[in-house]
Amino acid sequence: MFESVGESCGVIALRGVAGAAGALACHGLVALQHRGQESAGVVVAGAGGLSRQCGHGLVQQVFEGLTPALPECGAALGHVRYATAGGSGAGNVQPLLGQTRRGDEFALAHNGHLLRVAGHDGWAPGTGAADTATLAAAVGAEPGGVRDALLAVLPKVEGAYSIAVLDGETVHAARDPYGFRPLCLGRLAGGGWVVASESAALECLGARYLREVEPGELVTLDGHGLRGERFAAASPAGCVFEYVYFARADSMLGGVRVHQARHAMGVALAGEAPVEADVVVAVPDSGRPAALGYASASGLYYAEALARNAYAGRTFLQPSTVERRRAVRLKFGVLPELVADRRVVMVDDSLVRANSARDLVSLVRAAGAREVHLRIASPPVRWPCFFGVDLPTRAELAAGRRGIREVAELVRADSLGYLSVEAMVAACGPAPKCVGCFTGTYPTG
Ligand SMILES: O=P(O)(O)OC[C@H]1O[C@H](OP(=O)(O)OP(=O)(O)O)[C@H](O)[C@@H]1O
Ligand SMILES: NC(=O)CC[C@H](N)C(=O)O
Ligand code: SF4
Ligand SMILES: [Mg+2]
Repeated sequence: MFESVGESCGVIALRGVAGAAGALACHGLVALQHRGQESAGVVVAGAGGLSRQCGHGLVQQVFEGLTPALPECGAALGHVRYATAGGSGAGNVQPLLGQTRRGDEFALAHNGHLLRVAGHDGWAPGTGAADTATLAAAVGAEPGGVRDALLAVLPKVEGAYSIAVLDGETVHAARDPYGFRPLCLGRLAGGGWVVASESAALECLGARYLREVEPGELVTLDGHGLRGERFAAASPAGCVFEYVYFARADSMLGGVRVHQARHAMGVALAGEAPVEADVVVAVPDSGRPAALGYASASGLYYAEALARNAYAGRTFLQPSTVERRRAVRLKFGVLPELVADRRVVMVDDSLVRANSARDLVSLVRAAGAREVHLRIASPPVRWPCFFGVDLPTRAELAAGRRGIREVAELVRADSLGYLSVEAMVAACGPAPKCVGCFTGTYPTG
């Protein structure tokens, strides 16, 4: 019934934990569940080597009581997946296990999307094979230890990757030279280390945020502490869509609180796309901070007129008629008394296939709204993504080949306004960003 949203996977790794690293990894994965809802896995490292438990579904379905059936260990690696390559088959569920030629075991968890691993022909886009498996095979083909293997292989990898690797009780973490996907480091209260896709997972574990893994950096966490080394020059271009939609509002990205960036996008949107109206209505969840920003800057009354079912997950809805209508009713309810006979500005963070907007405009209209003006706190998505976000082909994107007026007609809004690329980028802080899906110009050239 649902078509999954194109999330970006989540990774977590811990070391130096007093015995319950697997359970902590499970808790961290729940905090990252919004990044992948297809499968979940945890690997722990103990005296007997690496042990893995994984399966399809949400973290709480795969790990009953959030307690993995794995040995008590001091180091663990976890992953929640949304497939961008190779489908969702059991063989592609992460973390993946491997060993180098001399027999050093490792487990690897990846967020991103690889285009090529030079010298390794096992995977090519469109073949149905998973990109991460090729990376694991390339590391496994190296003769020495895992750190040396990563230093040898990563410079040959093209594409987006934030990875965490368990190598016995040692944890390695690395980001591609553009830093498309996030990855940060923290210190556990008891003295251990944690690596996570987002800082919200550190907060959940009571860990102190230290810093991000730098683009082009390999970090090693072992008995000697933390060591960072560069395997490639950095050309920072973090994904702006992380700020717009993917990341949790309470995470820090590039020194900026995601909620604050979304709020600033809403403030700027009110300036760039004002409208005569009576009430601002947010599309929950991710549209809320921008709607609050729009309301505060416009002086319009803010109303939580759309209630979102917390159990419905993060999903784009199928474009097929009957099921889509049923699905949107499952996910959203409307409070008619807040919109009846009013001119409504409905604010969402993004519009991709326009499935949500199409249904929500008619839902709010059916509840008695006099006018429904749609405001999107990011620019039109016109181009696909090659770096780990499942943004479809131009033909599937509502704004792929349509002008703004045509998109407004498609969703039957009285008016439609988007945020400019410049204002979106300005809201996300000073670090350079990838804006490829909005402009068609990608940082990789
Ligand atoms: O134009 P569309 O193809 O409908 O996609 C855009 C919508 O999808 C996302 O919401 P989602 O329900 O995935 O997550 P959320 O609950 O975090 O907002 C996003 O926040 C928009 O609401
Ligand atoms: N969303 C992701 O980060 C996916 C990671 C990897 N490309 C996979 O398909 O498994
Ligand atoms: S193309 Fe878009 S979604 Fe992909 S990395 Fe760049 S900004 Fe993010
Ligand atoms: Mg949404």
